[in-house]
Amino acid sequence: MSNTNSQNFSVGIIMGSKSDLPVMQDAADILKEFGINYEITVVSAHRTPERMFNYAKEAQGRGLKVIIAGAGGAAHLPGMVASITTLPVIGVPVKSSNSIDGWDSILSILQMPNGIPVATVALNAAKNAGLLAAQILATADESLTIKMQAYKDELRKKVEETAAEMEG
Ligand SMILES: Nc1c(C(=O)O)ncn1[C@@H]1O[C@H](COP(=O)(O)O)[C@@H](O)[C@H]1O
Repeated sequence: MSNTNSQNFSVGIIMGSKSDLPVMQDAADILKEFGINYEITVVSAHRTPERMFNYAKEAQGRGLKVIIAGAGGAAHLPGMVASITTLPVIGVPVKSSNSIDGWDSILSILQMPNGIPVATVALNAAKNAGLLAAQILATADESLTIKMQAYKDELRKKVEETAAEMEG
């Protein structure tokens, strides 16, 4: 996992454990596809509370614009990070090995109290978290908006081609 401080990153991808990486890698991959700089590392509210606090406190000052936080089980990481920073936090519920079918993680991330929102994506949907982060960045970046439109056009074309094939 890379976490170089010498470079300027727009998106911070964090996860509660390295065991979440197979899921969270999808966020990194889609950001890479859009040419967006990201950092990726492990931060746990439960196991490394001070590291979590420092990460959230320093994120904006280090130039991050969006944080993607994934965790499984009692997934307090996204909400706790959101409580400390004013950056938008996108939460990825991860279906970890001992989870209650992922519902524990989904509800922990989704059911935030008023005032501290976490933009929660579907279970294991780190790719969508990456896309949402890209869309947030695109609001202030015209070239990224153009890339985002091209991505959507491509999705639409694929469905239209499939529909045409099915219809004969
Ligand atoms: N939910 C959290 C937090 C947290 O929210 O701070 N820290 C670790 N975890 C989660 O515990 C699960 C099992 O972790 P291990 O595989 O390391 O035992 C992972 O899905 C992780 O995100």
